[in-house]
Amino acid sequence: MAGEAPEPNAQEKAGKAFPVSWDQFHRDCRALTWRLNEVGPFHAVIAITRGGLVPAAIVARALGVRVIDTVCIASYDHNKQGELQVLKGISEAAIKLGGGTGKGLLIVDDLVDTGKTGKLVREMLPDAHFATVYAKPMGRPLVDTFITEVSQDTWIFFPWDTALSYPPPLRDGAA
Ligand SMILES: O=P(O)(O)OC[C@H]1O[C@H](OP(=O)(O)OP(=O)(O)O)[C@H](O)[C@@H]1O
Ligand code: HPA
Ligand SMILES: [Mg+2]
Repeated sequence: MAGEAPEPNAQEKAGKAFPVSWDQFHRDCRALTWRLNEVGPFHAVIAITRGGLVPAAIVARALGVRVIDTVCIASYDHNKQGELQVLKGISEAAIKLGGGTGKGLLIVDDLVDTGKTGKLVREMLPDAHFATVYAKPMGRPLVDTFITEVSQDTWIFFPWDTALSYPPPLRDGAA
């Protein structure tokens, strides 16, 4: 309707910013592998693209897993969540390794927010172990193992989505 304020996107709703550096992300992924090492071994890692690709590589390397598959899901356009679209499903070979239900498979993503993406993948592989680096309260019940919880009103900025930038001086003429 004319004059109505546009619906805030997920980042605007989130409000607080939580920027993560490459170093911090690597440290958090290593912490995740320590926990997962107690749960495995795993036959294969399934990365939820694209955000799950980076932690999946680090986790698979640390756990000695060489079979890596992807499930390609798009939902956020920049920072507004729309309909979930499965652009590529899990391969037959990976499904077979998990006996059809995902037993012994490890699903990895960078985070759970509303939990919609995680729920969809869990439905594909109900017996798989689902791990994320970060979790927000709404998605947390879906995850088996994660490292850091942030509040629902926090927006996480990943190092592959950000760049160093120049902050102007707080005081005029201070530069
Ligand atoms: O719990 P949810 O509310 O479903 O959100 C979590 C998902 O959102 C982000 O992916 P996105 O769809 O932005 O795609 P990308 O990984 O390609 O950036 C993130 O990487 C998770 O996969
Ligand atoms: O907090 C977030 N950060 C980056 N991508 C996301 N996708 C859903 N929530 C987030
Ligand atoms: Mg994603």
